Amino acid sequence: MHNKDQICHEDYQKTADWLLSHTQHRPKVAIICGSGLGMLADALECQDSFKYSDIPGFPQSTVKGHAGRLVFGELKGKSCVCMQGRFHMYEGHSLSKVTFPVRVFKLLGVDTLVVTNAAGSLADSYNCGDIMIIRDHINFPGLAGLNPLNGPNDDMFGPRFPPMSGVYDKSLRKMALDICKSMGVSQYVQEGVYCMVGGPNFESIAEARLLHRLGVDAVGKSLKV
Ligand SMILES: O=P(O)(O)O[C@@H]1C[C@H](O)[C@@H](CO)O1
Ligand code: HPA
Repeated sequence: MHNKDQICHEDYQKTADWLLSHTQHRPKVAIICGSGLGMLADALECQDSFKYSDIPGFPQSTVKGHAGRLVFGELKGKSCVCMQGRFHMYEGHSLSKVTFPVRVFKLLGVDTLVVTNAAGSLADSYNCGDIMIIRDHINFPGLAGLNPLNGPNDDMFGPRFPPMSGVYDKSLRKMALDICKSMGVSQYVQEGVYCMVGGPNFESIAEARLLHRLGVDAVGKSLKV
């Protein structure tokens, strides 16, 4: 059965094929630039960029400050693709729309995904402006059954029951920390547990206290995996 929100394999493939026919780049790395990191995409060299509204099948960004552009290019000589703006559940997108680009990236040949977003810190030891590398997450909507993987499983993208232990690759996290050390900015870098909530409202004081007691270090409205 197909409901109106269900996206089938051909839909992802159509978008991937369109992109592959409009750029020579063949990135292995995708970066989702959250609020404040959009300028990273501007720094790519040899750019091919596409407005989301010009890409067949792509959702549209409605958040202020999100350019709504997919940028292919080279960062330090490595081919990558950057989303300048992501999709959030609170914009009214179905979760399969929110995660649509990630599956398209997989079909482009991407095997490493870097996700970033603005979040609120709950950990006592964090300072405003710190960067947190995600070690693990609590997907609150997911725990309540709101999950982009609901519905028929597409085995091409992964198993029906994917494990969530180890989704934040240890070697990539170490690499990020090592680079921060070598840049002399490690005092601003933390590693912790991210919690995704639905929003769009910020958390009440009681909710923030609850999340803190559950071991959440940072909370935001951006879906990770
Ligand atoms: O995914 P981004 O970084 O754009 O998420 C922002 C930060 C909050 O979670 C929400 C509202 O500020 O969008
Ligand atoms: O969801 C959030 N909660 C608190 N602070 C935030 N800053 C960005 N997103 C959030």
